Amino acid sequence: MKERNELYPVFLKVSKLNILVVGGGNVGHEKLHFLLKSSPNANVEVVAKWFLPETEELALKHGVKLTKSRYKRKFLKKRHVVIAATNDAKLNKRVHRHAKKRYLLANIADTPELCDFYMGGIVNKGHVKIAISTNGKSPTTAKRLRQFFEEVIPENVNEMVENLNEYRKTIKGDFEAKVNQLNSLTESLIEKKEKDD
Ligand SMILES: C[C@@]1(CC(=O)O)C2=NC(=C\c3[nH]c(c(CCC(=O)O)c3CC(=O)O)Cc3[nH]c(c(CC(=O)O)c3CCC(=O)O)/C=C3\N/C(=C\2)[C@@H](CCC(=O)O)[C@]3(C)CC(=O)O)/[C@H]1CCC(=O)O
Ligand SMILES: NC(=O)c1ccc[n+]([C@@H]2O[C@H](COP(=O)([O-])OP(=O)(O)OC[C@H]3O[C@@H](n4cnc5c(N)ncnc54)[C@H](O)[C@@H]3O)[C@@H](O)[C@H]2O)c1
Repeated sequence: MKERNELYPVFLKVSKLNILVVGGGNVGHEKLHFLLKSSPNANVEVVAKWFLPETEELALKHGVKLTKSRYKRKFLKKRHVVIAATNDAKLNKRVHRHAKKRYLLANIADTPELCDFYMGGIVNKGHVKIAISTNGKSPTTAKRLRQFFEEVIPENVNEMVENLNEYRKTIKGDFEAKVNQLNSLTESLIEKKEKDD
């Protein structure tokens, strides 16, 4: 059988999780930038020997703590997630090893085989969020798809979500009746329905 993407996407409430990023150079900055673009209130700290000026600026804007230090194992204390993005491959592996001992979720940037999860391309329109992964095969494709969907998904998709949210609060009856009403109201949005799911 052809290989397929078996990753399971979840939408993390990163303002409730403690995230550590190790490394504040180009890659560390990019990971932090996309994390905060999607989740401006993410609870994140970055530890690195030095930081790019743009990382300092971004951190200030989002209240992200920057700790200028060499990585030490103790930085993993009380974290849920760690993202390692230093230019020292051995160190990135060490961070991974330490994370595994503590059962932390780890993303070793640019090193798919050491990742428990991948960062994805993310499209955001109000309440609607779409995450894209190419199974780690082509981040460039994930980026281009993100840009494509940002273009084609109408801005007013959020209005629909908000209107339906208001409407669903007003529906009386049991769960089945609710589902039926919401489904019939939105049926016209898809031209062809192969089967209900
Ligand atoms: C989506 C995005 C999210 C983010 O970063 O938050 C993301 N990479 C992005 C961009 C990007 N990264 C790279 C390029 C250069 C061109 C290229 O290689 O294609 C570009 C494009 C560019 O910058 O234009 C370099 C690169 N990245 C990885 C490797 C290693 C390898 O492939 O082996 C190398 C080669 C390093 C080297 O050459 O040494 C690995 C990973 N990068 C992932 C995510 C995960 C898989 C996601 C998926 O399943 O698709 C994964 C597996 C792990 C991870 O890092 O989480 C973000 C786009 C955000 C956006 O724009 O929306
Ligand atoms: N820059 C890119 O776009 C790019 C593209 C592909 C692959 N890579 C690879 O990704 C890795 C990271 O690249 P980069 O451009 O972000 O590197 P970089 O040199 O810009 O940044 C490295 C960061 O790691 C930190 N660091 C190094 N040793 C540390 C330690 N002991 N404790 C704490 N922090 C430490 C530095 O302080 C710095 O913040 C490299 O291995 C590089 O080859 C980079």
